[in-house]
Amino acid sequence: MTQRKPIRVGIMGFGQTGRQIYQLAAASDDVEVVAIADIGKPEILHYLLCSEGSDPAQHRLDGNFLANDRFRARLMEIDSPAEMPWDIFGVDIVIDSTGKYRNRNYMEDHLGNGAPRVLLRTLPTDHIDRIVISGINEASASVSDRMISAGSATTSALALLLDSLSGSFEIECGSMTTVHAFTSDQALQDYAGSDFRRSRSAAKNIIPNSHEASLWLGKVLPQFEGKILTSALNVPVQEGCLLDVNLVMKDDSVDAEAINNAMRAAAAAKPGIIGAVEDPIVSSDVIGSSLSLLYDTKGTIKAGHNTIKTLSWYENLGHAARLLDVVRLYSSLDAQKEAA
Ligand SMILES: NC(=O)c1ccc[n+]([C@@H]2O[C@H](COP(=O)([O-])OP(=O)(O)OC[C@H]3O[C@@H](n4cnc5c(N)ncnc54)[C@H](O)[C@@H]3O)[C@@H](O)[C@H]2O)c1
Repeated sequence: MTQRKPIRVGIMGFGQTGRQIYQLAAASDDVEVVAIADIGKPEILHYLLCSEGSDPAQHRLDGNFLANDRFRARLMEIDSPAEMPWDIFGVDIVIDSTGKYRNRNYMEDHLGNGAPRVLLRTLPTDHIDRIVISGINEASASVSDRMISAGSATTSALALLLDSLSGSFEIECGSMTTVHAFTSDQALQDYAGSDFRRSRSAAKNIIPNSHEASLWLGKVLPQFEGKILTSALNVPVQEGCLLDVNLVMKDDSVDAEAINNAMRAAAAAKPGIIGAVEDPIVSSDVIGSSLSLLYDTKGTIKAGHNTIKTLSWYENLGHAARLLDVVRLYSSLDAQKEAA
């Protein structure tokens, strides 16, 4: 049998997510990062990469290339998809993890510059070919998809929870609040931005924020279209997020233990994506987890006749791992097409 060629990935935006993708690719045997576009200087990007992870010595800066024992990635100081010559690097797919270029026009710029596909690290702002949440709707992916989103870490966690429970129970409606680590678009000190509350210091406030998951959930789980409210509280924690979901169940007889058992079964059915924890953990305990949803069985409570409150944990690393799952999914669709 012929050995499959490694998947050649380009990354735009070498921030937390971009670096996590790079580290996961370096530890893999099937994905190579061949080009990286970022507004940061190569020395600084290399320095940030080395400040994370257990083996900084494996990452070398060779001129404008970031190198490890498996691949070399050309670092390009470029700030716009329209400027990045992906065709030179022969990429199979580009992951846009800037968080800046979320609409079709920018995605078309990536495609126009030679990226056969572009995968957004976050939710889009307009309609694209597909939103793929690993563990839920991989089967909907088509080899013809060009503009794809892997949702967001929060959207994935919520969708996985709802999908797992809706297999056993009827859910009328619900609400989600993510108690979220601060993100790099927040200011450490009070600093005038485009949003009132997000102009306040991330380091010392609980900051209420809207969350877009409700706008896109129906694309992945149509039965929940318009049924789940979503919001966020950004808190002064650097990593580790908590998904607090309240669900109104159709059936009054559902109790906390039945919910816990359904989530334990989901964890057994989707290892590596969903987990269930019985210990009384806190947010720092989830740092380093590459799961997309770690269900907290101690957090399940029933209120009144039919309201169930749940808690689940997740962190950004799980989302970086799911982005690579989606990269592999499309590579396997290409391989099937070639073999046909
Ligand atoms: N990490 C999270 O928990 C989280 C959660 C929700 C949303 N997000 C959003 O997702 C996006 C990516 O997340 P992240 O944590 O990796 O962010 P990050 O800020 O760590 O990384 C973004 C990277 O993109 C680069 N960049 C910014 N503008 C660019 C441009 N015009 N051209 C090229 N590169 C550019 C930055 O230099 C940085 O390296 C951000 O917008 C973030 O707000 C992140």
